[in-house]
Amino acid sequence: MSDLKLQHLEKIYDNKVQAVYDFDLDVKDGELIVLVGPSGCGKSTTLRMVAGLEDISKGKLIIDGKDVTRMPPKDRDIAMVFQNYALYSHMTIYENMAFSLMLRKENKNEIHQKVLAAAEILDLTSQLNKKPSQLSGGQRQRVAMGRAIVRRPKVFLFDEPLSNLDAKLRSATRREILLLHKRLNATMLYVTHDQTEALTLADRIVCMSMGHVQQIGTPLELYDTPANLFVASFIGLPPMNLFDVEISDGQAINSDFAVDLTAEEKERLAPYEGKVVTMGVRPENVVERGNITVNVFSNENLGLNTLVNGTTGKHKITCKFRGWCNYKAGDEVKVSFDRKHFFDKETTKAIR
Ligand SMILES: Nc1ncnc2c1ncn2[C@@H]1O[C@H](COP(=O)(O)OP(=O)(O)OP(=O)(O)O)[C@@H](O)[C@H]1O
Repeated sequence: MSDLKLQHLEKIYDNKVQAVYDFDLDVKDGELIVLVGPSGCGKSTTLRMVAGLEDISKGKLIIDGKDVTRMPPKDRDIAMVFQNYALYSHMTIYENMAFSLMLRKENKNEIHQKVLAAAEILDLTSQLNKKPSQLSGGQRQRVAMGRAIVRRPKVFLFDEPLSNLDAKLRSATRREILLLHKRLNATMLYVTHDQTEALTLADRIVCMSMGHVQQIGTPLELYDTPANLFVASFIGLPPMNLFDVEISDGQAINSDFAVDLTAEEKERLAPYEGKVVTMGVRPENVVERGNITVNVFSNENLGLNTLVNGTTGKHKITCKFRGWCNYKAGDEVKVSFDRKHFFDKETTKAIR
């Protein structure tokens, strides 16, 4: 267990592509940090810099108070779990898990104990004599985690470990990773492009776009108080509805509706009087009563909720209503918004 400091890390590849800008983060001992963002945002590059698989162009990496910026991967005391498992097909599960310890020439008896302990944690005890090809995708992913656990590293790194699993197995394995994290109390950095994984796993999320950190915070902070339009649109599913509105006399107005601002919103938006801002409303904050007319074009029952897609005049809107609804294309439903977010149109930053 240990703490990890990424101090102003930057990555400029040989072809002059700058993949990461000023990544600054203190990971606490035992914390699970999820780096999330769309493809190409620089999350894998950041993880690979921590692993030592990419050189760090600028900045410092500190593990347990020690500067490891220029240290080779093997000396960093870090274990990485990849999305393609990277298991040795000719070895048994036991051998796969024992391999790195054998390379380190550890005592055979100790290796045996460590492998058995990891197999127990991961429910792999009965699989130890099998080859990887005889295991399911989920079990192979657990072996990959087992290989990391036996090394008892200071930091665990996960690079999209669930992306090769089907949806059901993905959520089961996600729960296993959470349990594992609690059980080992290990410091973990986890990369994914999937916002659901980030929200459900992380102690804190780092949301990235185009090499820049957009926001660092707890899942609730990113969901409830997104720092800018990018985070607001990326976190939350279905994504937030966005409307251009003019702030005028205590209301947010566009060609299709006028919504009253709360006293707090009026005060916060006072500097924007007469100006156009972006208003964000999460589908779950659209409620089934009010004076805004939605013309329905689809109704999707999810069990606990219903997704209703439609238009308000020329604006598209997605609503997530509680319970089971039976709207049909062409129906009208009256709605209002019980929570709104506002963003500056120029800077895209949240108006706080
Ligand atoms: N070896 C490389 N040489 C040059 N450019 C690279 C290299 N690896 C990545 N890049 C570029 O750096 C940027 C960030 O890539 P990176 O793989 O870190 O993003 P990512 O968020 O992890 O995306 P993905 O989820 O698709 O892997 C991209 O523009 C990518 O094209």
